[in-house]
Amino acid sequence: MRFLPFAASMTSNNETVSDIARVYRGTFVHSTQNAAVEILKDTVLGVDTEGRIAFIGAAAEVAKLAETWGFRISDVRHLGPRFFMPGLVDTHIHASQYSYTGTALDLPLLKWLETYTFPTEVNYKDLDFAQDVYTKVVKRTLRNGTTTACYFATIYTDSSLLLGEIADKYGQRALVGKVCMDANNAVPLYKETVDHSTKETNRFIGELLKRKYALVRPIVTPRFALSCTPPLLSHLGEIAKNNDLHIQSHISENKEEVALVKKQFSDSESYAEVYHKHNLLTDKTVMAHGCYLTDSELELFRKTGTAISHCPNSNISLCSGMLDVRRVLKHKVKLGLGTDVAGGYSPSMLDAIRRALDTSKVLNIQDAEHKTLTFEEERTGNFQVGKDFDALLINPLVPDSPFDMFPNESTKGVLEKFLNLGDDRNIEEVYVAGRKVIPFQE
Ligand SMILES: Nc1nc2[nH]cnc2c(=O)[nH]1
Ligand SMILES: [Zn+2]
Repeated sequence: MRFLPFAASMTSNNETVSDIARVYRGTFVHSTQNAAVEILKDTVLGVDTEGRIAFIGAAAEVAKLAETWGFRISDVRHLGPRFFMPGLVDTHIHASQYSYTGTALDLPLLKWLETYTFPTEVNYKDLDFAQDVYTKVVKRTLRNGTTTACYFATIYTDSSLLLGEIADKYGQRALVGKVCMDANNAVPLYKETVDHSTKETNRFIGELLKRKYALVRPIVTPRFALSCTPPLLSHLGEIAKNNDLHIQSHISENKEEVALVKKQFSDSESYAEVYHKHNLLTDKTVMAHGCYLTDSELELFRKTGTAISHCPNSNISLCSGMLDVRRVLKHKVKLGLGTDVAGGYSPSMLDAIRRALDTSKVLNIQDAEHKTLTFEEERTGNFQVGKDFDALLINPLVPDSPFDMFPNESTKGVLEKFLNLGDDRNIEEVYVAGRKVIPFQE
């Protein structure tokens, strides 16, 4: 239930304004169009009962804001040494691989899939097994500040629906994908027929939408070109188009994979073209990795509005490759970060931020012309009026903090320490659409 200490109020022209549920006063750090990092000191922010940001303004204006919005100044919560930052978005994570995260990092992609991944994903026919792992991954990622996750589940519809139910229960914003694959020579037990995959995808989408979860939506999920025949890719492109849905998959992660796609889809000009042919590159598509995309493929991504999920931990852990973020940005292709658990061994987006910077530095070591990324360029969301309040309350002074503070630290310095050295101990509270989801409300 939402906390509602303040009554609805009337503006001077007698319009009713939204009910304000909470007002905070202190430091807010976010990204804007003009600045990747903007630090707002002594600021007040109000969240309405719908979980949206109702207002944000200078603390000097608090009396006026209180009058306009009908809250008591004594009810304003002071943040002290803490600061709010926007919630973190994991644009690519395999919930079903969480059970072996932190292990099995000794093989390259294709061998890794057949040795560890497919045999594990078979277990998700069992709903009890799924319940345990999916609960743990949702709780672990929320604790680490992931307010939105773009999940791969498995080929099994019922346990994929269970993942949606668990994300909803704990209040995480999520896109959930029932994985589709009708080709798998390595583990033939773990694949579907085209018909079954198409029917089950429709059932998954219909059932998930019927449940009307506030923050959980289906996403069409062909695993990758090597797991899907052209007829299946074609059906999935159509399903996404007819239902106006998001799409996710993998592309150009590893050299062996790229060579095999070239061989198996010899009538396509490129890997990207394989997906494009089946209407799978859209402005609602997220493709993971993309380490080996050519300039013309990146151009196709830009034209279609397709985004890349950069998963640096996985790229290094599976010795796949290194994405050149500068090149992607030069092509004006949308880019987000992902953990790619369990190819990536950390479920924390703070790790993804660190590995992205490490990768950029390795590229600079190899070629001094490569300009490294900086933490200031790691854009997150922002606290704009009307947006859902997805936020992390960071306390740099928790007693067991993994980093130390010294006199006269600048806020920017504290943010940098948190991003480079902080962890879930510093993330005291997590909000999704205004609801406090950490600490768990069980
Ligand atoms: N990293 C990664 N790449 C893939 N390509 C196809 N499936 C997978 C997967 O599960 N993980
Ligand atoms: Zn992946």
